[in-house]
Amino acid sequence: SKELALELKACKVPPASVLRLHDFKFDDFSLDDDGTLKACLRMFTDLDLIQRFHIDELVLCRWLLSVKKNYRDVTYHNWRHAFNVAQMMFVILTKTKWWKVLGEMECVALIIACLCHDLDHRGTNNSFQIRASSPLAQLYSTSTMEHHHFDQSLMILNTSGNRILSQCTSEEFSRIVAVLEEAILATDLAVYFKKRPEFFKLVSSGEYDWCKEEHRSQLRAMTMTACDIAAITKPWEVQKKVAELVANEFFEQGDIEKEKLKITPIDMMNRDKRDKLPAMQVNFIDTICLPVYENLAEVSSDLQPLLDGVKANRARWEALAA
Ligand SMILES: CCCCn1ccc(=O)c2c(N)nc(-c3ccccc3)cc21
Ligand SMILES: [Zn+2]
Repeated sequence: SKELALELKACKVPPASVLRLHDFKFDDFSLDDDGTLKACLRMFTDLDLIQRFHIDELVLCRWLLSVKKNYRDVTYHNWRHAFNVAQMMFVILTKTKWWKVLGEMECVALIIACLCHDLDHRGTNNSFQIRASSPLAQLYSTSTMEHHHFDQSLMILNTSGNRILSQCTSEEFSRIVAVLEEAILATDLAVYFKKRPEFFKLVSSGEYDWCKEEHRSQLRAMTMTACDIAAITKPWEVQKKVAELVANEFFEQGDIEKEKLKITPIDMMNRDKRDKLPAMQVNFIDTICLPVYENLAEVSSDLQPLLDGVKANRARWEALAA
């Protein structure tokens, strides 16, 4: 894929406005594979990351192709999901102007984290790894997949021809990798559940302080979750398609559990219970989604469109659940 990288480097990259990259309602399915790669170049350029970190264009193209190649052809947790998560991070960082407050190293770490956060996903979740005693579960007993995604991210960043951070000082590299690890591990919903009460308390009490590293770290983690599940905020036609992809990947895991592990999958992963999907979506929205978007919209009213989007989808799922 040497010539692929040269081709990507030589191509004309459309402006963000043409690619609709500043749109909260960006259509997850609007770009083909080539378009997603060009969109990544556009996001790195417009966030000024190429200049600030002296990233070599050809190395960036090789790195993007390597990241994309290390996603598997699974139903939901594929390259397109990672790209869509990165696009939402791009919108959030620019709309709220948090790119100014979070810091340049944090921004490049967050974009890399979004693109890499599900690397080499097999379409099965952490509890499946444990129950199947998979090699990954032998390696990491908690946040099994997320540790693997981080491990894969580092491997690619350290692969010759793909070292996009090679011009950083060792202090900068260490800081970026530390933020990268935290951000990828934050996408484990179990970690989100554990950490969110503290963040919500900061927000409700008004004690949230931009200047405290601990508070910024919590905001980065919550923002990763918000981007990871951002499909729930999208216009109904997009949301419905993503929900089907997620449900089908869950059902594929349930099929393996029934056939190979000889266990009855939970309803969420049992295709015999697919009629419960609308009700499960409402529950997913109430327990996982609304809290994070309510709190982020509290921190920055620029994120209100995300909260409005989730509420609109909740109404659609509730109507279907009735
Ligand atoms: C692996 C975690 C995926 C989280 N996720 C991210 C974005 C989404 O849009 C959605 C969605 N629409 N539905 C679900 C879902 C499907 C079946 C049962 C319960 C929840 C999950 C989801
Ligand atoms: Zn994800």
